[in-house]
Amino acid sequence: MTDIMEASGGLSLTTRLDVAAGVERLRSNDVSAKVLAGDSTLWGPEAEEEASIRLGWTDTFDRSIDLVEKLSKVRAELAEQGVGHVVLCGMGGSSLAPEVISRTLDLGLTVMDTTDPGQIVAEIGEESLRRTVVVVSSKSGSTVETDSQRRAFEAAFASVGVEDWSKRFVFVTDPGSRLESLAEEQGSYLFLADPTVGGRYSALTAFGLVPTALAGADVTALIKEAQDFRASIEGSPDNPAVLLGAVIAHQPTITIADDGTGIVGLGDWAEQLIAESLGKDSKGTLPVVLEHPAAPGARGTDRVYTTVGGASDGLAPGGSALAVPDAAVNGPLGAQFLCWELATAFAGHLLQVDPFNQPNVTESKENTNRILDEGLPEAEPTAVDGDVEIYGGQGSTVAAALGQLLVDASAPDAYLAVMAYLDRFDDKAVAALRSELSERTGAPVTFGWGPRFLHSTGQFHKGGRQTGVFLQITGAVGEDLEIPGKDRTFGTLQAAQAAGDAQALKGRGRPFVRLHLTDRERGVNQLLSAVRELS
Ligand SMILES: O=P(O)(O)OC[C@H]1O[C@](O)(CO)[C@@H](O)[C@@H]1O
Repeated sequence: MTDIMEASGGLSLTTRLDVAAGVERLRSNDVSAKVLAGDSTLWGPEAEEEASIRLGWTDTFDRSIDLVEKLSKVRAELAEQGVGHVVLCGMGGSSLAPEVISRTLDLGLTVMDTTDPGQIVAEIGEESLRRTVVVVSSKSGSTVETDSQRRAFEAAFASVGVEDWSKRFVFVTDPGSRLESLAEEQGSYLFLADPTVGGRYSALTAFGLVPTALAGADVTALIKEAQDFRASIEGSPDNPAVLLGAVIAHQPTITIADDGTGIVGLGDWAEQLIAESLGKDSKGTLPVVLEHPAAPGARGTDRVYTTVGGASDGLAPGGSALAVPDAAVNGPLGAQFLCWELATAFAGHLLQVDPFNQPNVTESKENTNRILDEGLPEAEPTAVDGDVEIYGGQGSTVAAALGQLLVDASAPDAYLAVMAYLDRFDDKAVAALRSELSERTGAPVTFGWGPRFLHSTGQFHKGGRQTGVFLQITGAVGEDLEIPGKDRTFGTLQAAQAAGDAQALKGRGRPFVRLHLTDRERGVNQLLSAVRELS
């Protein structure tokens, strides 16, 4: 076993893995220098066209510094009106980086990356609405969740009598998008993002920086951390990003935990980066976000166990040799973003996949649109057990349905994905299913909130290795909410998204069960009790 430790720009990577072969391939092809120089030929001929317009993230932070002055001005204008509570509407790459930044820096930023009616009703009904500014972030300007959230906030501002509500919106989008024209029409604040950077590589562009600066982050410091890291690896074919690229491509699965030394929630952001970038052409590395370093499922012969932290010495705190991860990435957040982005692009070279497209995300979106046009499919439950309706699978009780999924997940190379279309705050207890199921199987187990995961592991489920076993959880809607200007409610949209993805997954012949909670709280408790009864 090889011990390698490299440190530069305040970021270090410690690994006990023997990844010398991957490192050597990256080094001999001079991949690090070529990516930093904007070479688009590294991922095969089919990827070249997209790559040629998508490599701006390697130095976009140098240009992002121009945003800082305008951001201070807008923040001051809002503060003058007593507006300081920041809500972010956006999905995937447009919301995950701001969430890590705000969690790490402990900022008061609320991220709305959902279509769950209860979660949206709770936010728009808040007393704080009168002091709220809503950042609407969408590169394309057309993402249905983001557009629907924007409409809900617009109506909510009007209903509580916020005059000049257009100035309560800050739009972040690419030049030429529908959102840009809307900002101009209604006179909202507008920040144009760098169009040469794709969503999941956009942490250090306007997408990552606008909402967090408005919430009080020192974004200049983040930019500087990325600049220092880049300067330290330039001209060095051996660097932490090269090593991390080889680590990511080393096994079919990578598990990621915060090590507790200062960076909070980077795993959720890295999950999207890795899953959407690499999970295609039946290849890729499956990311599994762990609740903490000791969470079940961290280790296995099929996976690499990584920790992420802010400590500068590159060592996760405490414990025996057993607690030492396969790889530890430690250092400041700005450097972490750039290091993981580079490493993912390098892993794409090793796996020969295009790290800049997401070909299979569209399929579920198209199914959803068709369902919205035609109406939700009528379905009778296969069985009803207490507060849970069971659709599909072979079991007539919740315990039997879950037990069967665990049997299916014991097939070679299989993994189990739990996908919950629920309120990630009010129904958060359901997330414990991941660790409970993980304790009962040797297979990797992931957990995602729908529809958020559709912009992350959703790509891997449909485009990566076809060995997934799928548990979808939906729930009864209490108070539903019309989407203003659309002939539908959030509840209908959420149900159509779940049904659309179900069609895409079942169409691939993968094991799939939907459990519908007719009472959310009791249903969640029932699921957890049922899984705990399984041996
Ligand atoms: O910023 P947009 O265009 O709203 O897209 C949101 C997310 O949806 C995806 O395009 C596809 O899932 C992600 O890659 C992206 O980050």
